[in-house]
Amino acid sequence: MLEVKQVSKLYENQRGVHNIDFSMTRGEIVGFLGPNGAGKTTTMRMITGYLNPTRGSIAIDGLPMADHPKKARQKIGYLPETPPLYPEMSITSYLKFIADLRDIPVREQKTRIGEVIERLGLQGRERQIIRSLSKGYKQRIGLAQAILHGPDLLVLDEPTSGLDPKQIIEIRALIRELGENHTVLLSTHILPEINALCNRVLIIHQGRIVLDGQPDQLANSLNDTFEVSLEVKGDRDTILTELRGTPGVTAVRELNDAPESALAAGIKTEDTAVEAAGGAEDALVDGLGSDARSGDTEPSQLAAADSTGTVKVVVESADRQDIREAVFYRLAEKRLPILSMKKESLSLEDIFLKLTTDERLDGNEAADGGQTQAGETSGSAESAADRGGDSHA
Ligand SMILES: Nc1ncnc2c1ncn2[C@@H]1O[C@H](COP(=O)(O)OP(=O)(O)OP(=O)(O)O)[C@@H](O)[C@H]1O
Repeated sequence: MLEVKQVSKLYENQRGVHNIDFSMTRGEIVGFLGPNGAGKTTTMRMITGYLNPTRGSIAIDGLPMADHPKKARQKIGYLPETPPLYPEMSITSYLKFIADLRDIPVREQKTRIGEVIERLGLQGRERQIIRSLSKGYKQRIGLAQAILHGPDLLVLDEPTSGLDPKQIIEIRALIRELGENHTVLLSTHILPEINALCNRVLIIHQGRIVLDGQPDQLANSLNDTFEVSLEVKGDRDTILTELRGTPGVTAVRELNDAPESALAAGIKTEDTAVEAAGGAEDALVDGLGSDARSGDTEPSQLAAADSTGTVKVVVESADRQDIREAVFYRLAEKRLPILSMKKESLSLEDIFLKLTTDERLDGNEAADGGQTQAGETSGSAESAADRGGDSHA
């Protein structure tokens, strides 16, 4: 459906994106995730034909965008970050205007506009002036103009940005519905959006794709260790000694009951996940940026077994070796009952922070011609695009 091959965009002397390479098959809903200035909008504007790549090629359904921009764009519906609306128009007159722009035959326009209005829940407001509508409704009109010509691929740039929580839920539900018969690429920097909508995620950082995979499989690709959290009943020292002596175990960390400690150790257990909201991000950044996951916890940080005689620990192995059975038999042999055992994995938040706070990338960029740091020139973005005259619009 979409082939993006080795695409780079250089803005004057500054890199927008570098060697972006991915494809999408029909029916996928792909989340394009990245911090501000990572290159999401640049990539989407190239895919939709509004910006020419400096290098590389883009094809929609086998049609190269560079050779057949008009035909290729017929297959794409685009909702830019700011929907291209005319506030003085009514919904119907605006959609009629878009239908003309999209060369939809006049005899089909009424039916198509009616279908789209119904699909996006705009019935009863057809004659309302766009200016008088809420942001959520404006976003629906933005989606309506994107699907009016019946495209296969929808490209949505931060479709829920600036909406209130109720509107976010409504727009997500609409996107989910549209995903039933469209292929969708949507950019966001909101992590829950990926879990709520997408079956695949691309993470972009400093103009490069740093990860591509299914949200629930990403943890494995980033983490060589296998971690299991346990609650075991019995004498603390004996438990720790037995676990350290279990074949395959490379580290044992005792968990403090306080949520901050678990987070600082980079681990989110079921117990701590809910309470982790306040200050959790900072703790996660600290935890992921340090050696906290390597199992180097100081003895002084360790908590004693609680008053009921149970110990909570995280046990690690290398090379993703599954140590659950070995741990089970070892503790059973020593008559140390396991009250709970859970395989830990990195959350999408962990993965995102790990990838987008990776110092090594900055070094690569510097060696590779020096990319300007994200956000530094965002104020000049539009004017530079205009000056560059790249747009096919
Ligand atoms: N027209 C432009 N001229 C010069 N530099 C630009 C232009 N557009 C974007 N950039 C730069 O290219 C890089 C990628 O920007 P882009 O807008 O694509 O990122 P983004 O991931 O969409 O960010 P955001 O989430 O803030 O919208 C940034 O460093 C930005 O400053």
